[in-house]
Formats: sequence, C-alpha cells, structure tokens
Amino acid sequence: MLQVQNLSKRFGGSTAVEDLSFTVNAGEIVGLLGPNGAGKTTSIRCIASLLQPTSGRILLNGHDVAENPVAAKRALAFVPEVPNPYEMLTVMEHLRFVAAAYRMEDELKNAEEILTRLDLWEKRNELGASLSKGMRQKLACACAFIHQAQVFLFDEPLIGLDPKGMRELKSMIMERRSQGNAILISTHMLDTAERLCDRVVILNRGRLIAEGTVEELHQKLSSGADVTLEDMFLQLTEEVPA
Ligand SMILES: Nc1ncnc2c1ncn2[C@@H]1O[C@H](COP(=O)(O)OP(=O)(O)OP(=O)(O)O)[C@@H](O)[C@H]1O
Repeated sequence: MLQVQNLSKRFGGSTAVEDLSFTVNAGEIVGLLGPNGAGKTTSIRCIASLLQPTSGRILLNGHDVAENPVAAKRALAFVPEVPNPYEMLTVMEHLRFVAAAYRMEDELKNAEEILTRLDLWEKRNELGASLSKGMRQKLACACAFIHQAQVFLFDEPLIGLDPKGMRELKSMIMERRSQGNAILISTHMLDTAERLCDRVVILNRGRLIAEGTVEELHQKLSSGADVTLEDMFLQLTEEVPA
C-alpha cells in the first residue's frame, strides 16, 4: 500500500534522509520513530509530496507519486505535525471542502459521527481561526477520516490532544486498520507506539537503524520480554556512532 524505496533528501549540503526503504502493508499500523532531527517529518513530507525527494521512489496504492501524482494523492490522507486550518472556513466547511476536492460528497454523511467522536460537532459552525491547538489537531484528523483514503500518514498526531481525544483517535486509527488501510504514524510516544503499532521503523541521523515488530527487536537485541520498546529505542539510537 505504501512503499518507500531508497528515499534520500538533502537540504543544500546536509542530508536529512539517506537511502530509506520500508513498506506499510494493508491492514497495518507502522510507527516511524527516531530522536529529534532523525528525518521523520522530512520522510513524511516527501511521502505527502510536500517535499521533492532528492532521489528514490514512493508508491501509494501502487501509484508512483512522481509519475502519477493525482492517483497517488487520491489514495492518501495526511495529518501534518502543525495543522493550519483555513481561518475563514468553519469546521463543517473544512469537511465539505475536502469532500469536494476528492469528489466524495457522499462521505459527508459520516461528518456528524466523525465530528462527534472528536468532540467537534458542537463547534461545527465555528471558524478555523477560533479553534484551540487541540481542536485544530482534531479538525485535521476529521478531514483525514472524511475521505476514503487507503494510506494514512500521521505526523505526531497525539501531541496536544486531551486524554479522551487521544483515546478516540487511537480507536479511529485501529478501525481504519481493520478496514484494511495502511497507516504510518510518526511519534515520540513509545509506550503508545508499543501498544498501537504492528511494526516500527527506527531512524537515526536520516538512516534506518532498525525495523520490525517489538518481538523482532527483542530477538535482534537478545533482550528479555520485560525490556520495553523505550529501552530498546534508547539502546539502538545511542549505539550508532556519530
Ligand atoms: N527545510 C529544511 N531546510 C534545511 N534542513 C532541514 C529542513 N527541514 C529539515 N531539515 C533538517 O533535516 C533533518 C531532519 O529533520 P526532520 O524535521 O525530518 O526530523 P524529525 O525526525 O521529524 O525531528 P523531530 O522529532 O524533532 O520533529 C534535521 O537535521 C533538520 O534540521
């Protein structure tokens, strides 16, 4: 569903992502982990076509993003790290706008349920400019869930959400997994990643340093079952020479 093949991204003389390859299959949640500056957001922005890769290939639902951008983007829903709603559109108008852009007006029948679950139904007539940080995050998630994407990209989706919002968003993400969607989530919340993700991809200094299920990481590091993903993450990211 999502294939990242030999992705590299350089900014001037510095390399943010180097020869990164991984796959997110249908019905799978993959966590994209790494310390600050590891290249998570750069990778996600390349997948979402907001940055042009220096080299490499990205396929969304079988469509090459560079060769067939419209079909590729049609398969994708993206929630950025810092959502920027349109100041002069209401919450409901954002959903109408997304549904119209993707020619999926029928999907608006789900708007009340999605907005209610994210505690935004009461705010449906309020302007983007008036929303709090957490509400903006929830609106970006609502816009992602309104259309029938096959691949979901979330960049730090839980930051700024209240506990109920976090729980609801995790449930909505798991529902999408059970519907066969491919989901990539960048996060620093390793306890959440351990519970939510089927596999993790760990980056450090732009390179993939480990990939697999938590059990596979245990085998790689010969660690006991009492060792957490956080312990393994710290061991792996501190091992890498400068
Ligand atoms: N527009 C840019 N111009 C130059 N360098 C950039 C740009 N965007 C990112 N970088 C650099 O690329 C590297 C990777 O940054 P990126 O934002 O992808 O990391 P990250 O893993 O998402 O970090 P964080 O956890 O702090 O959000 C960093 O060294 C960063 O300074």
